[in-house]
Formats: sequence, C-alpha cells, structure tokens
Amino acid sequence: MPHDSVPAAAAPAGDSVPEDLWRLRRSIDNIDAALVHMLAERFRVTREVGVLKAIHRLPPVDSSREEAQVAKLRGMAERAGLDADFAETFIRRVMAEVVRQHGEIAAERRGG
Ligand SMILES: O=C(O)C(=O)C[C@]1(C(=O)O)C=C[C@@H](O)C=C1
Repeated sequence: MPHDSVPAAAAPAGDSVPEDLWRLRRSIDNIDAALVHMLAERFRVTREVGVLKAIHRLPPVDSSREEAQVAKLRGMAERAGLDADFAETFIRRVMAEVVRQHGEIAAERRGG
C-alpha cells in the first residue's frame, strides 16, 4: 500500500518510527529502481556479447572469465561490507541467465 493512502490515525501522535520507516522505504524504492535499471543495462550489454559469440561461433560459457569476475566481486563485496557469499550467489545467478540467453541467441542464428 502506498504510504500516502495510510490514514493519519495509523500512527500515534509523536511517534516518529512510522515516518522514519516511510523515509527508509523511499530510499529502498530508489535503490531497487537503480538495481533494476543497472541489471537491465548489464543484460543489454551481454546480449551484444551473445550476438558476437554466435557470429564467431564461440561457446556461451567462459569459465575463466566467470571465476575472475567472482573473485573480483567477492573482494569488492568484502570491502563494501556486503556478504561475499551472497554477492557470489547473486552474480553466478546473473551469469547463468546470461549463458541461457546466449544459447537462445546462438539457436536463433542457426535458425532454431
Ligand atoms: O564475458 C563474457 O564472455 C560473457 O559472456 C559475459 C559473462 C557475464 O555475464 O559476466 C557471462 C557468461 C560467461 O561465462 C562469462 C561472463
């Protein structure tokens, strides 16, 4: 429910917690929007990679690149105060979807 449709009586007068909660949720909304847009941009770029790989008949997966990315992002996550295992799970899930899309792109170019 959007916060402006919550009746004013929902929070007792003088209680600042709900207002803080809405303020934090507005930050979360902005961050989530940025994440979605960044992710969409990453997939636009990786789709271009997929087309190039299909043209040059390269395999969709490049394991050494994936491992290098995971190691780099784990270090970055640790320095940023983000759980490194969570960051690894996330990026591996993204790369798995990239590989799936690359397979699709290659199949389309083969006429399948
Ligand atoms: O860099 C590539 O070759 C990609 O296809 C991109 C990407 C990635 O999403 O980072 C995805 C699949 C590969 O196994 C390695 C990396």
